Amino acid sequence: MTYADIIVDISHEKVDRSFQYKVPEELQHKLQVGMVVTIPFGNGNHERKGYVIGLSDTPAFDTSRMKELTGICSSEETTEERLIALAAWMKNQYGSTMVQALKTVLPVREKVKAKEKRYIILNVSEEEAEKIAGKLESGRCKARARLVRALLEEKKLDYTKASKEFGMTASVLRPLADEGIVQVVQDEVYRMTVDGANIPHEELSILTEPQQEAFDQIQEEWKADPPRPVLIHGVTGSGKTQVYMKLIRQVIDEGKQVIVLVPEIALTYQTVRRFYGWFGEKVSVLNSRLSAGERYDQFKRAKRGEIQIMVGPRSALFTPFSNLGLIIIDEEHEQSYKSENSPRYHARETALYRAQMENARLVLGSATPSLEAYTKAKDGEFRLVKLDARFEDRPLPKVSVVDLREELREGNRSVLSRSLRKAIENRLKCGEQAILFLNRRGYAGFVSCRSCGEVLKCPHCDVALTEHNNGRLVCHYCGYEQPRVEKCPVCGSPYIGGFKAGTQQIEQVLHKNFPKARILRMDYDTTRAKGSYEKILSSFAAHEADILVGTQMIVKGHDFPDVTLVGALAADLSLNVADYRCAERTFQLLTQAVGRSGRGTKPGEAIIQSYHPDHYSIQTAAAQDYEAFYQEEMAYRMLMDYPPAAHMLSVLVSGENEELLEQGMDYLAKFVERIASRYRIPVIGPAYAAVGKVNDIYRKVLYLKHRDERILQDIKDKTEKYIELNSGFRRLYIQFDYT
Ligand SMILES: Nc1ncnc2c1ncn2[C@@H]1O[C@H](COP(=O)(O)OP(=O)(O)OP(=O)(O)O)[C@@H](O)[C@H]1O
Ligand SMILES: [Zn+2]
Ligand SMILES: [Zn+2]
Repeated sequence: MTYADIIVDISHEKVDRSFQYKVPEELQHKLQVGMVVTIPFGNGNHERKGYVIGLSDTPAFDTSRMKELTGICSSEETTEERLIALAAWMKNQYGSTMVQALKTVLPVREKVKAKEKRYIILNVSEEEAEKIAGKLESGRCKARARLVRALLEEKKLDYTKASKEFGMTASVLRPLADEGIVQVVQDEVYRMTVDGANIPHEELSILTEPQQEAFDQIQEEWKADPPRPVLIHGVTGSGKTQVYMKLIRQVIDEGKQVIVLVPEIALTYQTVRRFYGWFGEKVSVLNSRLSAGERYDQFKRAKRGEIQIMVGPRSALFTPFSNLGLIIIDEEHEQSYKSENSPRYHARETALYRAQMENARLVLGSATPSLEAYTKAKDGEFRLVKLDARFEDRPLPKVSVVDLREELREGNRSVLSRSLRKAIENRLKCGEQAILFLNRRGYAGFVSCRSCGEVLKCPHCDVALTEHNNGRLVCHYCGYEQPRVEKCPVCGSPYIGGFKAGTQQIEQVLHKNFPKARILRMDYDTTRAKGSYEKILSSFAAHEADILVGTQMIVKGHDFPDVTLVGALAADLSLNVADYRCAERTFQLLTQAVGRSGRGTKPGEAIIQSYHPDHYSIQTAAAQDYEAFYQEEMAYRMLMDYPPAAHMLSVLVSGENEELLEQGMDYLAKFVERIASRYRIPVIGPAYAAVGKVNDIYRKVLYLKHRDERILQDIKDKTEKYIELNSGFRRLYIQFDYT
């Protein structure tokens, strides 16, 4: 016997309310997840339509009281059915509940529109916040200190989550808010409203010869049956955007619809404007700051056929177009395409599945492709299309690498190396612009030597150890721990500790060195107010400043023709993150940063300051040689069985009660080990997770790596079932991550 879980109204807030029905004998072979069926509903047994969200062989309750569904509704698939099937795939692939998957995929109407999300943010600089947290701790204001610490970690805390997860109360928040240390905001920091009607129409540019060639190759691929996904590997400034636009035009002329995914940070006014300029009212733009209600409205417009192009981050992938022709993923290597919430889906993989299901085409583009995509391109699973030169054959910037250890030996303690200082001076003289980029990704926690650059690493895993509040150094991959060190194990220097220099400090140094220079700073602190992000970018574009200093947010996709110098300060900080992808991230960040230089008619230069000038990610980024980087990095992944050489499954368990968590994790680890041992796969951990040093929420994690995807999927499925059937896990939060 088969039983079907059915929801009656998918546009309702409460999609989690499902009802189980018996499936009549004659429908058992036809019925699939996603299908619309007719059911008798309620006391009057009125016939209603419902969506099948799950099928099983075991009844959830007494079958004598269970009704039977009456029929399958449509023979023709609807958009909803396909999206529900997509949700089912995501649930299986990534491990989550069906409700979580459905809520990710479907535009669920919010009941009360005013129920906007509230967030808590810091209102003081990080340096100050550090001091305040210290003071609060010594003054025994533990709860307040905890909140400040959490903000230092997360930047932006969901109000409800903060109350729920670590018991933040109004009496903890209020004094901090009154003193101006924190601030409560409605989430609309980046929200932009573009009135499409006021933007003048623009013609698409004529493609250059290499761009046309790339376009033709894609056309050729699209004639194949079925066409493979296309990866455009085009160097920075080669004009990938122009190629996308021509493809979009072609597909909408065929009467089909297009989804364009871009990283959130690239959704600037300029990008949005260009899309409206080219395609006018056919476009709608989503961003993650829209309320659920606003997103719902945009999806409704798409469903009604009022728009043909949806531009947006990750979630735009679920736009309910009825005749989807093309999905484009720009900057496909970006981390933001991976969801942090269950189901922890990757937009690239999910787009691939949706495209296959709906006979749509998929185009990925990047100057620094992800190892995943490039490997598929090499294997012939994707079609590789190259753009090897910049627009009009403009040269790529000339790059030099400065050894920071050498600078220190020569007595230069400044954050600016001598050659970078000279280069800035030159630019100021010529009236050209410079970008200084502080690579701070993941700087928190790891421990490095100021004299020689040595970073303390796990002896077993080749990832940096992270300093915990209790002073112990911990490996997040295997659980290895050791006490803090007083001296550098390599050079004996006592100057060993966490890295502190921030963008603000760099701005001050610049003011001191170049009193006449006009400087803009773009980082978390200066972009908090609504519209400030745009203001800084447009001011710099209008050449109202000479130097732009900032964090990663300044290196993504921007096109400033007058910039002829890019300086990467402390280029290798991201090499020390406790993550096997840190070399890839470093290479990508640096190559993208370097790529902002010399995009106009004047040739550009870039200077990379590093403690590891010989590291392959620095060397290959300096040479802007993707292929060389790929070879080195892939060899490492093969050696260590990291993705994409193998697949990786992690199980993250978190909870407020450490004892309970440890207990639960013990049971879980034993179970997973038992299953995994059948396949002779070792289980790594349990170890403390890299994320979440929020004091009262403990998080532990288990890892498994294997080359056969089916085996990991089997372990995941069995573990999910085990968790579901054991009520002991109900007080813990369990999340799967599959790569
Ligand atoms: N065919 C063209 N006609 C006119 N201008 C072009 C053409 N192709 C590229 N350009 C100009 O060259 C610059 C770089 O192009 P674009 O921003 O599309 O490059 P990209 O490949 O997306 O670069 P990145 O990966 O660095 O973001 C832009 O200023 C763009 O306007
Ligand atoms: Zn040292
Ligand atoms: Zn380790």
